[in-house]
Amino acid sequence: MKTIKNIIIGFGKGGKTLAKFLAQKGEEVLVIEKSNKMYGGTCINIACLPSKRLIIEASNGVSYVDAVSGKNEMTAQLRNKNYHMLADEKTVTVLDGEAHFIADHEIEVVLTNGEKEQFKGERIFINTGAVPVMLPIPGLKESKYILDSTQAMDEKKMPENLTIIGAGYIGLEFASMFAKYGSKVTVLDHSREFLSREDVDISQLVKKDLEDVGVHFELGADIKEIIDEENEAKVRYQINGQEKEISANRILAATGRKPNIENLGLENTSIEITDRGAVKVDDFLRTTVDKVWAIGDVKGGLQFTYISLDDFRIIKDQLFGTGARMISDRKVVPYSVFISPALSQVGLNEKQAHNQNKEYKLFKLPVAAIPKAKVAKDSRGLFKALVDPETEEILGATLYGIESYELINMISLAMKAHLSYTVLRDQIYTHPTMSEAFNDLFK
Ligand SMILES: Cc1cc2nc3c(=O)[nH]c(=O)nc-3n(C[C@H](O)[C@H](O)[C@H](O)COP(=O)(O)OP(=O)(O)OC[C@H]3O[C@@H](n4cnc5c(N)ncnc54)[C@H](O)[C@@H]3O)c2cc1C
Ligand SMILES: NC(=O)c1ccc[n+]([C@@H]2O[C@H](COP(=O)([O-])OP(=O)(O)OC[C@H]3O[C@@H](n4cnc5c(N)ncnc54)[C@H](O)[C@@H]3O)[C@@H](O)[C@H]2O)c1
Repeated sequence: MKTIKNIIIGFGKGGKTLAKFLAQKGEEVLVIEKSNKMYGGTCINIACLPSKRLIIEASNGVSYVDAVSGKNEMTAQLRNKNYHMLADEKTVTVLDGEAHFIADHEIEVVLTNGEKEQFKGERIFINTGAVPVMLPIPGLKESKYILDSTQAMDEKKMPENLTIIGAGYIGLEFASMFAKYGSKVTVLDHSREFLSREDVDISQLVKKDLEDVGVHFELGADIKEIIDEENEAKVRYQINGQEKEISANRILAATGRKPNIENLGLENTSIEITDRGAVKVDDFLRTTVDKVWAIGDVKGGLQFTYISLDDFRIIKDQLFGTGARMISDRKVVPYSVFISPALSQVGLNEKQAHNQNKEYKLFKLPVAAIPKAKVAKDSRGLFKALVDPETEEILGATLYGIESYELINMISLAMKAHLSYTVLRDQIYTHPTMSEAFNDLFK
């Protein structure tokens, strides 16, 4: 059995960045990827980038079919670039096959041609991502009308009548997008409260804006059954004890993604898993086996590409730096939901501040008051920020409005640098831009 210095299982964000870095240090790396359609990982092939391309094209008035074809060209280019980024390195081998552990530091790879190869890894990094949760609703798995997010971005025809199960990130982004392409969209969620983490003024605005573009919500829905018929499926559900039914020619299952540990052979090792089915890691991403780490979605917790990238920074610091960097350093992690307009958040909102009995000064600005929003002909939304009355530091912000996915990073930086909110208030910004809204938001 050949011994390799570094084995990375899965071509994910953190893993590929680590592979490149190790190669630049002259180290031997074996990257194993089970699908030649996934070089570069989930984000560039089937998630962030293709979905955002389709979202932007919907706003540009491009048809769904043309947008899918342009998206496929983009992902093919990115895949090729990602493959060569690693495969062209002298010390890196990219192996096409599915890896599983046969012992703590030994893995077997089932190659695409069915042959098997075994390797011993001095260091092993698990970066196998996450897979969609398919709920045990009778008829769901069997239904020929069911799509996951990957399939929903590859349909040959725009779904005329789309039912989405789940009003989370994927559910809302796809609802907003498909409504723009012209689909009739209904979203079912078992939670009674829409966007329950957000402040009510924000969640109500978001819901109304989605309803205004034709998205229909059924909240508090207990889905009982999916029944396939000749040209459509019937989704049977209950709300407040009342039986309901909806027909759809496509159903998108968007009820979360779970760490991808299936078929990884962890039972052949001392690598432990958490109650929630993730690879168990400590604050330094170390699994319960020495010199085996887990990176990205497979380790549980927040599922974002930028978290997987930050996981790389933790590993890099351990291998070549001080070793001080850890997960618990991440105090300020922003997120954006790419609906139209975008919803972005960082730190505390009012709801969370109340729950923590935290005192705060509230700043609010309707997006309609921002000149750039008028210029861009989209004045929907509301900006909110919470400030610590004693330290003047920003405790958090919720920005619902166009370009908020850019603005939130500025707030995040100010929080991380412990700046007073007055710095953002008194900054000279270019005009007309959305960022100049901070002059007024923090007044
Ligand atoms: C539709 C959608 C939209 C999203 N949008 C965003 C967004 O806008 N912004 C954002 O930050 N995040 C977004 N996410 C989340 C983001 O895509 C993930 O958090 C991120 O891609 C996880 O990366 P990773 O490093 O964990 O691994 P991944 O990129 O998931 O890579 C795992 C790789 O491992 C391979 N693999 C799995 N098992 C094996 C095995 N046994 N052997 C060999 N190879 C294996 C897989 O084929 C895959 O290529 C989105 C997700 C989805 C589904
Ligand atoms: N913009 C982004 O950063 C972005 C975009 C898309 C996805 N993602 C990542 O992908 C992950 C997965 O996204 P997701 O939308 O699948 O998960 P999610 O956790 O965001 O949302 C799942 C939704 O499904 C609902 N649900 C669960 N069980 C249900 C049931 N039995 N019946 C009806 N509804 C039910 C939940 O109430 C929730 O609203 C996210 O956690 C996110 O980290 C990020």
